[in-house]
Amino acid sequence: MSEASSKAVIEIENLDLVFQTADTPVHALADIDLTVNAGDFVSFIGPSGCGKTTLMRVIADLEKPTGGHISVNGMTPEEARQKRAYGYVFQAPALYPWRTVEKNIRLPLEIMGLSGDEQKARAARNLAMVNLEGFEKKFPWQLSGGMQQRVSIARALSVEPDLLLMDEPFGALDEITRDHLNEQLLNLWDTTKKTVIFVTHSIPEAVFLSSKIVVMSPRPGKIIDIIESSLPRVRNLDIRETPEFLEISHRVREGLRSGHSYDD
Ligand SMILES: Nc1ncnc2c1ncn2[C@@H]1O[C@H](COP(=O)(O)OP(=O)(O)OP(=O)(O)O)[C@@H](O)[C@H]1O
Repeated sequence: MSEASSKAVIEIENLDLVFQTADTPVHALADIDLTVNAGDFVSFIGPSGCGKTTLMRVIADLEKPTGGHISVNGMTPEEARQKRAYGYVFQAPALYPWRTVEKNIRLPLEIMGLSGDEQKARAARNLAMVNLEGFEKKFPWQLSGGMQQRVSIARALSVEPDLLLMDEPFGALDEITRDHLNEQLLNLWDTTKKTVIFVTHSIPEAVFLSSKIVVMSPRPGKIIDIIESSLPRVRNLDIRETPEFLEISHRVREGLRSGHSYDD
């Protein structure tokens, strides 16, 4: 195996997905080719309905493709799911209101059958990762939306996956909170060296966070551009004022414009 292929975490070739609905079939993904390497931060960006979530769900084995090939860590998505190869962060925090922050994080670890001590240690370690030390005994409803989303990131991290799948995790938050969480997430990515796949509608968010930006267009959902970012891995928000940042943003916008139809 070559060095390049040994570093590939996700390999997708010629992938297709058609949803059979009561009336007409929906061609959600067409001819998708994509390689994600270990340590990449990959964003999927595109208008509503272009298949971002569906593609992420295929990687997570929550949807089955109708054609083509996909491997996750060299396995089928189903095997990867069974081996807990990834953590998944949803659009809404999806925390149980009757469980404390710590108990929410421990839930997947209980299911995995880890000892109580190990569960406690992992909860503490991952809460520290998202700067929420000391919040173990709070209930979700006592926290702000941004803090709740950080708890759900800590929960996804606690199963210690190398791959983190994040479906528009900060979409519902105000801009300042979102900026702050973007910086924290980038720090976390840099220190843990995880591979991240991130769905967003926001051009600045995609450009700020990513090492690779996948621009998609709808009907059928396909990839129209893949941009390898030239920005340094360690960045802070000031980078958004630089010519390099604006140049990449411009290319993303051009891609989105070329794939956009104003008929809807
Ligand atoms: N279970 C399903 N059954 C039928 N059609 C579906 C199903 N899930 C998604 N679709 C359709 O597939 C297409 C892609 O949807 P998807 O949710 O992946 O898009 P998206 O880019 O993530 O959109 P958004 O940004 O609005 O979340 C859309 O036309 C959607 O209506």
